[in-house]
Amino acid sequence: MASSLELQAMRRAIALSAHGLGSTSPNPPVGCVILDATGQPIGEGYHARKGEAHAEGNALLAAGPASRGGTAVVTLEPCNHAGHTPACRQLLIDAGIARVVIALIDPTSRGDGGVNELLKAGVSVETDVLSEEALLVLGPWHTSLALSRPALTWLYVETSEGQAGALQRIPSARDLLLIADAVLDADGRLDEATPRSHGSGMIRLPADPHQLDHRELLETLHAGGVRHLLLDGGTELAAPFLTDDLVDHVVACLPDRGPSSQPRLTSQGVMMPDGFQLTGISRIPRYVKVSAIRRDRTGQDRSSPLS
Ligand SMILES: Nc1nc(O)c(N)c(N[C@@H]2O[C@H](COP(=O)(O)O)[C@@H](O)[C@H]2O)n1
Repeated sequence: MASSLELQAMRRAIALSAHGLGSTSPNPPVGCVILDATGQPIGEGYHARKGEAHAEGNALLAAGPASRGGTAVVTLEPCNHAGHTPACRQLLIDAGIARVVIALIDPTSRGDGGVNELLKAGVSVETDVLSEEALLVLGPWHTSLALSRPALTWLYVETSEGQAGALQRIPSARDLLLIADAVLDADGRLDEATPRSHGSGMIRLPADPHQLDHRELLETLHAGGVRHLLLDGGTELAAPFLTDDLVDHVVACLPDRGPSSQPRLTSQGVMMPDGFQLTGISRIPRYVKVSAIRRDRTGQDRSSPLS
């Protein structure tokens, strides 16, 4: 059973992994903490971008030789393939790590996953440690793999005319750009959510998204490495995606109209489409921000990290 120091380290690894949101795709955002043989944290790291070191490599680099006999606490199963970087399980074995604590098994493990190789090398392994909490960050990547399309967040602001894109109207709504890979607005503009965050060539966006229907667009984006798409616009933008049950999260910004006012009714109902459950509510200047998740997707993707 994971010790209390290991659980603390896992929660820190989960938090660190969120530094990779919006830049690691098509790779997952992963965090890792190395504990020495006495259980003290001596190194930590996260995966920042495809083509760069994985979380385990970064954490081992920071920990140095004191990692011998220690524990690696990592949010995703160490990889078992040498790709852009050496196999993480081998880095851990070579560093003399005695125990590996893992939140989630990698659904893309090639052949035998890293766990089997670690066990064969005599490393003690524990899996499924705080896996639900790890999905706070890995959720959209996980959903995208399971559904072969980007996870989809629909962001809107309620206006006197109905619903509209929020990014141009509400400065703090722009925080959502930090966790998405790409953003589509009501005029059909499709951009990398944070320009150049993924590194050159790591995600590819279609030059003319107008030519594609909504399903083709999602397929093309997924093939191009996009794992989380933000839709910024009113019901007209979201309608085809909602009709085909392709929206995973909704973030609605409701203006303060004073303590007594008439609700705005839209084709989607009063606020959230059917089938969504609230996951977070926060106050931002002049608005309340309401986050919701598609109910049957809670197993894979519990909520958006900024909900
Ligand atoms: N355990 C682990 N830590 C990380 O930091 C990671 N980025 C991954 N990713 C896994 O490896 C695949 C990407 O490999 P390359 O970087 O392209 O060589 C990715 O699909 C995950 O399976 N795992």
